[in-house]
Amino acid sequence: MNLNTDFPIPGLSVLYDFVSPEEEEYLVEAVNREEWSGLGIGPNPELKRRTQQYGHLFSYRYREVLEEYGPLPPFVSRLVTRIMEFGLMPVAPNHLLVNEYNAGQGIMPHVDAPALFGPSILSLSLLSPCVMKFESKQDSHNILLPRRSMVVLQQSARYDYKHGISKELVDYTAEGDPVPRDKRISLTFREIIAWSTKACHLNPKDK
Ligand SMILES: O=C(O)CCC(=O)C(=O)O
Ligand SMILES: [Fe+2]
Repeated sequence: MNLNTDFPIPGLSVLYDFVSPEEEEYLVEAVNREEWSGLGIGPNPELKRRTQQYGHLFSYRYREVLEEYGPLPPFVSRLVTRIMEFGLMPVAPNHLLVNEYNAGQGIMPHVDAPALFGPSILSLSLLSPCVMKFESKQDSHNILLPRRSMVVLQQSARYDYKHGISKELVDYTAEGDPVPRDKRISLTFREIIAWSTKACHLNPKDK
């Protein structure tokens, strides 16, 4: 594993080879064994990728915690241990979101609801690399997330920059090299910090 924090965005880290090829295969197989619930999908067509969520059910549309589902599934236990060993989150994640993107699908630029999720957002890329775009009022940066890497968003990367993935079939590195997209599955680990649904009634314009 190899940690890179050398980005022009404070609080952004990428851990390369966070999982081995064997662990990737195991995780993809485990995810595909589950029902793809589609829960939490909002009205925007950009969000119509396949999703699963574990730990808690929340609604993107109203940004409410709707229900507690219990602990995260056993297939991510080793990952959670590793996350805590590396000190990537202040407390263990209690929410896991699995997103599946076909090549050409993406996610609109957004900040994960600050009132709903804690200070560290982690996302593991499986099966395909992608470029994640970070945009603030001042600047924007394209960051390559290789297959099997874990991206960690904290501080400015978490709160001051929107992150998104554009709908491309091919991404380009900063050097201009093409990086074709394949089907990508991401595992996003977060801590839900809001227990009152009232606390999550935010201005819909801020996502
Ligand atoms: O797919 C990813 O890596 C990012 C997903 C994401 O930003 C989100 O679901 O909030
Ligand atoms: Fe996000």
